[in-house]
Amino acid sequence: MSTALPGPTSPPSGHAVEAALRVAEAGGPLDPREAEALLAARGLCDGDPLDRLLRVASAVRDAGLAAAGRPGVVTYSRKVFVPITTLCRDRCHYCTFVDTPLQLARAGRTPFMTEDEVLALTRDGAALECKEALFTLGDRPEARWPEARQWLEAHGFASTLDYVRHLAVLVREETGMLPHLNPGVMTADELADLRPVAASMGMMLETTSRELFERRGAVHFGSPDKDPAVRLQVLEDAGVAVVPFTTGVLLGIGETPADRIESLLAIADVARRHGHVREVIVQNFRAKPRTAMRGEPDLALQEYAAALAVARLLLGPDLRVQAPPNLSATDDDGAELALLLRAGVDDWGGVSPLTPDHVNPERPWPHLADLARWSAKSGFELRERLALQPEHALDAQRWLDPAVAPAVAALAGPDGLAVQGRRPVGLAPRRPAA
Ligand SMILES: O=c1nc2n(C[C@H](O)[C@H](O)[C@H](O)CO)c3cc(O)ccc3cc-2c(=O)[nH]1
Ligand SMILES: C[C@H]1O[C@@H](n2cnc3c(N)ncnc32)[C@H](O)[C@@H]1O
Ligand code: MET
Ligand code: SF4
Repeated sequence: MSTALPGPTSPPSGHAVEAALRVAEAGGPLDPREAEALLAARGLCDGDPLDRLLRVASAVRDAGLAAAGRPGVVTYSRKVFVPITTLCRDRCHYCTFVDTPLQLARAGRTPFMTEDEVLALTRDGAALECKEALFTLGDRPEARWPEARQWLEAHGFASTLDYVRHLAVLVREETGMLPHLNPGVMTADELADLRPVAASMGMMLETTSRELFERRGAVHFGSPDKDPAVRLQVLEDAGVAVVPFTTGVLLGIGETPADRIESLLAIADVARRHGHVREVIVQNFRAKPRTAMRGEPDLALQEYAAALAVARLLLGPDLRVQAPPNLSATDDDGAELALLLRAGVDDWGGVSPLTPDHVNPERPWPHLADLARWSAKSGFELRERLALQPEHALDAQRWLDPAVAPAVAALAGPDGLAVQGRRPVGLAPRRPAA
């Protein structure tokens, strides 16, 4: 028989999209099938399915910002990117961040940034009013590379995370900047050890797809830290440890629409139970740079907008949905960013006036003046936030260790956002006792 029934990979029918849109427009909760149908919404003309979806997503976002006391505000964090090591035990196929010890040696680089390098970089950042030090690095390189083990041992550190801890203390004490730690998988013990030295931490869930981890040749095959069960456990442990936490999904790495929904629902669930996740990154991976296009945004962009809008609906009004502004085209005077705002985005994440995005080095940051202007064109005021969301900053008793709370308080305004223009300062040098 040749009558093919719609399989799990068939695109949803126009009817399914329409039915799901009606549920969304009525403010009803979406079941996973309906959410998946909405991922296929397309068309940006008035009344087209995607246009209708974006309207609902905008309304949910607007209600959340109003409830948070900052209607019409889109935030960013002024940061310095500190790539402590590009050695990693994993082999994610999309990653251009990693190096091998041989590549490092040929480039005359050490396996880890030295204390002096980290301090020079963060001092420059502090002088430019950057308030976040983003520590992003390869996962547990000592488990794979003798060069990493030897360097750590020679410098007196038990592990990469032990060195991260040391550097986070140094940076906070010397510059007053707030560490955000993004070192990959952490155990419950490691989370507890690192909590007193960080304003916040993060780790992208990426995807819940087991297939992408287990199938030979798939993007996460051979990357033990990308086992979805392990990553879900980190999100859970971070909640139990009361750590302000950033996570998110990476789109376009071979996951199915159903995987996208499952991943977003897993994040929504852990965030609801613990309250530690208040910002969710929806990051678009595109293997090939899009051909430059004027006018009508192309389908890949519409697919991304639909995913952002569905993320907004599944995560609800109280979480910030973050899209990195450097991963969209900005040659068209911010038209793509305007579309992301229509899709329910309310946070641009970290933006640096000093360092490149080492994960996406070919994508420069927009100038902050441009980002502010483009946001304003969509009716949004761009405001600087700290490395953690205002709700966490304002409830320091619960969310911050006493060792790091004063550094946050020194940079936060009464609304929990950053005091714009304030320069972080380190601790005064200790005076000898009289
Ligand atoms: O510049 C970047 N910042 C990244 N950030 C940092 C982000 O830009 C902000 O610093 C945080 O949102 C601060 O709250 C991440 C943070 C995480 O916790 C998890 C993943 C990322 C990913 C990136 C990234 O690819 N590039
Ligand atoms: C720091 C985070 O950046 C994301 N990441 C890693 N490589 C890429 C890439 N080429 N493009 C976009 N995002 C990427 C992953 O989600 C990782 O967890
Ligand atoms: C450069 S990737 C970001 C940190 C970590 N290696 C991870 O993949 O989660
Ligand atoms: S774990 Fe992070 S650094 Fe390592 S290969 Fe994967 S994305 Fe790159």
